[in-house]
Amino acid sequence: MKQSIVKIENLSHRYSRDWAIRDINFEIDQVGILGLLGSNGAGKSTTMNILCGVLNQTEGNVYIDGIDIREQPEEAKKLLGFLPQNAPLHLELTVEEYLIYCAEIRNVEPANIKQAVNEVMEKCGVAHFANRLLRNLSGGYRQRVGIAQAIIHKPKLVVLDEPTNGLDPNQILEVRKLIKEIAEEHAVIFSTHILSEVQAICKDIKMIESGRMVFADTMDAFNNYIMPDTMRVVMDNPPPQEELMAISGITGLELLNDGSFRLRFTASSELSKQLVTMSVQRGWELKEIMLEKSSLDEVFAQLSNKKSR
Ligand SMILES: Nc1ncnc2c1ncn2[C@@H]1O[C@H](COP(=O)(O)OP(=O)(O)OP(=O)(O)O)[C@@H](O)[C@H]1O
Repeated sequence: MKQSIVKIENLSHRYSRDWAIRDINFEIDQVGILGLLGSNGAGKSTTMNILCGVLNQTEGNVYIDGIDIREQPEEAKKLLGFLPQNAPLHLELTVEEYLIYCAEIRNVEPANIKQAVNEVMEKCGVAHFANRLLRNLSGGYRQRVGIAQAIIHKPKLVVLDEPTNGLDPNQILEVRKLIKEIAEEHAVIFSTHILSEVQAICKDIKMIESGRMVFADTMDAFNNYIMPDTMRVVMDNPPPQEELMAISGITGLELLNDGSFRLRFTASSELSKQLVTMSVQRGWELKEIMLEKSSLDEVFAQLSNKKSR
């Protein structure tokens, strides 16, 4: 069996009196995206800063590809690239100058620096801005440069702390696409407080709340474990409620005041497609389908309830 790229054992940290994280354990595979989800202050940055050797843990162990980051920090750090929250970019440098500088501090062989910089600029879609000052880049492009510096030395593990924060919806889609491409060759840890971000791109999920791990499994398992999402449906000629309830995948139904229905459904069902087809076949005159996703607060409340039962 292949060794996991990250192994975290009983990790705990306190800055002063209170524990910021407590007894965190997980392992991750060599490629793919792991989502680290938690609300603000949950302990994500603390976990990632320790994982990347920026902060020394109070208790517990972190191994990067089998190397203990506290005992051999330099060796372990060669294997990882990190985009911290609010990454400190040197705004007075051009994209190319900045990436050359990053390659140098990452000990890329001098003879290979030019090629390494060109490769990451190409991969991250910033080659056409090679000579532009970082201060003159939009947020989305700065973030791409931040990701480029994180992979310049071809690390096995790439850690991205809230990489889509502050971006507009188009930039978010572009950065997500880039992260997916990077995850084909690297293990990626993607931290965010936005549930839909994790649902959009992650294979596995670890959810942290108040410093403790409250859920760890695949994204599919998570989607099945939490209360299924709901869908609001408007039809001009709706069928009797029993007919809707008989559709496989629908687990609950509520008639709303405006005459629309709220349907509760299992995460894996392709209900919207099915409803459109059935509406045409049976003359329900479907006018609107709107997905209603659970918020992070609701998910956390559901997880807490399930645990205390
Ligand atoms: N340098 C610090 N000194 C003291 N307490 C800190 C420090 N950094 C974080 N904390 C506290 O540790 C806890 C975890 O914070 P952390 O930044 O890890 O959470 P987070 O999930 O990354 O949140 P955010 O998304 O807001 O950054 C919080 O209660 C926070 O106030």
